[in-house]
Amino acid sequence: MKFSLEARDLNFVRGGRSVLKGIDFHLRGGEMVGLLGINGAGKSTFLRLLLGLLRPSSGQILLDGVDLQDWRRREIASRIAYVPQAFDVELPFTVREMVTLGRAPHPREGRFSAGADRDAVDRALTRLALQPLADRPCAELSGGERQRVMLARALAQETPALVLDEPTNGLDYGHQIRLLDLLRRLADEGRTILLTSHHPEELYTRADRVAVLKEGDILADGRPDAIIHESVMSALYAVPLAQIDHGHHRFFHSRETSSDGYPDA
Ligand SMILES: Nc1ncnc2c1ncn2[C@@H]1O[C@H](COP(=O)(O)OP(=O)(O)OP(=O)(O)O)[C@@H](O)[C@H]1O
Repeated sequence: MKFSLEARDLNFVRGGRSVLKGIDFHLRGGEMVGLLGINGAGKSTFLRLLLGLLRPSSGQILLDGVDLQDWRRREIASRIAYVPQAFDVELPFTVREMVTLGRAPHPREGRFSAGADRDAVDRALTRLALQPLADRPCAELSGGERQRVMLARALAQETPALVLDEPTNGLDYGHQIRLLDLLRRLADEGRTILLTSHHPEELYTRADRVAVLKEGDILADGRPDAIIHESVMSALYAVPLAQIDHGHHRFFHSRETSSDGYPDA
């Protein structure tokens, strides 16, 4: 699916502090890109800028080659689905109704839940194993179940691109693996995926590219085996890490065994 999202010399200042400094980044159609960075690095801010939910202080964002500011909100939503970090607003909807909201950007005749909308919602519910919960009120779901509902809503949007902020957060281990494999499959089918993560290992086997956000800029951007490497990860997280390669996987462990890793008080 044709898609392109590009940041050019992107700067963002908040509360007098420069959060993002001159970012150049290009997300191309059909690739799955992981974004790593420590807490507070600016990952969520960067995603919100890419979605047009925040305005850059300077610089440009181009969606399919056209400045994002020239796109209407609904048009952006028909190109990019967004799954924000932890969504805990108490909305009085059932799971099916919540997922159906993903159809909102699509022009239709008549009301929600007609034909194509209903099929898209059913497909999304099935892909996230939510059919058994379809008629339950969202307010009564666990944190991980809600996260899956938000993912299903984004899938039902049937956009060429998905932008996800720590999508595996709060999911049990089985759902983490199923979700990441699903994202990989979607990329193989031609969708474009950008996700933030605090788990380099989960990106190593699945992402086509990994970018590292540090001190407001993209510190590194490249193939997973070059970026998810003990030298880059030790510098990024400021802990001495050793890597273990096993089959197609790569794992990390701390080189220090006796310290809790925080400076002494
Ligand atoms: N509403 C706000 N007002 C002022 N500063 C903010 C606001 N939200 C975030 N920040 C600051 O902007 C910086 C970037 O925050 P952001 O949430 O983008 O980081 P992040 O990389 O997504 O972090 P995490 O991994 O913890 O989710 C942080 O220093 C944060 O304190």
